[in-house]
Amino acid sequence: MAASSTEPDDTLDYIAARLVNGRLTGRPVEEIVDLARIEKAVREILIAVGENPDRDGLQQTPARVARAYAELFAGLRVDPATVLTTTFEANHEELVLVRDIDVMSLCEHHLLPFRGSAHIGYIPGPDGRITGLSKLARLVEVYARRPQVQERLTSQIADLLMDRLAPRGVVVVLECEHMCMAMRGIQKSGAKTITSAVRGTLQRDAKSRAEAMALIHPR
Ligand SMILES: Nc1nc2c(ncn2[C@@H]2O[C@H](COP(=O)(O)OP(=O)(O)OP(=O)(O)O)[C@@H](O)[C@H]2O)c(=O)[nH]1
Ligand SMILES: [Zn+2]
Repeated sequence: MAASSTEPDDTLDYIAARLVNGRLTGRPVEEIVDLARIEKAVREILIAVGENPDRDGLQQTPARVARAYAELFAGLRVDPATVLTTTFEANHEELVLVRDIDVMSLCEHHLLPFRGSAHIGYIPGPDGRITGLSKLARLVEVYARRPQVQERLTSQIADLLMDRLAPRGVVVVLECEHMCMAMRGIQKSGAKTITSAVRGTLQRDAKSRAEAMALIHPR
């Protein structure tokens, strides 16, 4: 049953967060993006490329694309800091690394997908404060569900972790394939772009950085 709009948790951020987690069922996406405006624009695009938007298979397409964009760009409506509100004392002062987090985003130049993996590591601060492992993956989701460039996506994750968790250091590595390089333009499929953002002690200390990189890419 759909929840009533008077529920206290029925805020824009809450709805967007549920979208980001891929669990939205029967919730109003109208508030995430301007669905009607996207529909109108997609209809225009279909006409402009020489299609007939009124033919059978395409009639619902503008509305479908609008709903898809609500999911793909839901991250624009989520404050990433809300992802890292739960932290724990663990007295762990060494590297914590989550590898191979699935990343799917849209490049802001062509609005075509790029996809690959994120590897996120941090060394907790002197207080040994850690966060839930899933929160690192949630952070990727919030920033990836926006028009992006891979470099910014990488550094935004690193900077937010430094800011909210106050760790000794952070390393974020992303490896992605960009459809704008595969399906069009230069048409080189399989090319991987690797970006990294290294902060704090992991930036200053070559030995710890090498250790983290060896765990990200074990040989
Ligand atoms: N640095 C960076 N570039 C990206 C990313 N995603 C797409 N691009 C690039 O953005 C560039 C846009 O270049 P433009 O010359 O303005 O656009 P274009 O004529 O479509 O470029 P081509 O792809 O070379 O045909 C292209 O070189 C893309 O490969 C990204 O995440 N980071
Ligand atoms: Zn692109």
